[in-house]
Amino acid sequence: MYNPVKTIKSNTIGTINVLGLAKRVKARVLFASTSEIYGDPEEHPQKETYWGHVNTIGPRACYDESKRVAETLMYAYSKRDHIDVRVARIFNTYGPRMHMYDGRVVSNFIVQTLNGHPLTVYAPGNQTRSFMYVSDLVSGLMKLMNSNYSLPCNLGNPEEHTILEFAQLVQDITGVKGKVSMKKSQQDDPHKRKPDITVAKTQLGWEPKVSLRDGILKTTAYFRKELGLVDNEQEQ
Ligand SMILES: O=c1ccn([C@@H]2O[C@H](COP(=O)(O)OP(=O)(O)O[C@H]3OC[C@@H](O)[C@H](O)[C@H]3O)[C@@H](O)[C@H]2O)c(=O)[nH]1
Repeated sequence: MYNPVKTIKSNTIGTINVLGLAKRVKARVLFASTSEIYGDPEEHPQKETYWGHVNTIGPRACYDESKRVAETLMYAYSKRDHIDVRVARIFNTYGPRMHMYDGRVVSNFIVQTLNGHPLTVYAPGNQTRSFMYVSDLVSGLMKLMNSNYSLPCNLGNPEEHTILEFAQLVQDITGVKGKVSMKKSQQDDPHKRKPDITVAKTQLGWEPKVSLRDGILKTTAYFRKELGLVDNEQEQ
């Protein structure tokens, strides 16, 4: 995390400010929570009823714990001040307009591939993630906001891949063959992650529609443009 204290302040003080405003204007509040609240999960796939497994003093704690307390704030205000709340637990999401250098695996692998650089895989490489395309997330958030469901709801794509598989997939989809450079493992990196989306399916009638292949193709096209790898003729 670039600035752990600012991360904690935004998630806690920011949430308190929004809830205070919502109380005054009687607004419904949507909180963008995260799969990170499950930490390095011991239950797989993760259901909303799972309480999580987070190291309170590790390098990810500023994010995980402040998102957890923000969820607590949502339900405390809801109970005390009758604020109407919605809590989406968002799993790894990607798509056009994500920041090229935000350090996440999807942007890193695509940009590294397009630049002809080795793909940096953090050891061991068999850790898993489940990637959701941004338009699926948007439709899920809209359905949640328009529903009567006020408990936490997972939004994610249950298609799960190891990071090494994902590196291969990016190369297959982009048609650019690169090398993998194995880097040291990251402390407290969750070993596996996959959402159980039964609640979203039954309560919202929602499930993801965009395949990983189509999503990565669209995201790659975006990054090609951003990197100036598309000439004007191709663009038209
Ligand atoms: O260059 C890289 C980047 C990442 N990785 C690995 O790829 C996996 C995914 O890493 P990312 O940084 O993209 O995403 P993470 O799953 O760690 O966290 C993410 O998930 C939930 C959201 O709420 C967070 O905002 C987001 O950062 C990790 O195992 C990481 O170690 C690499 O192997 N190489």
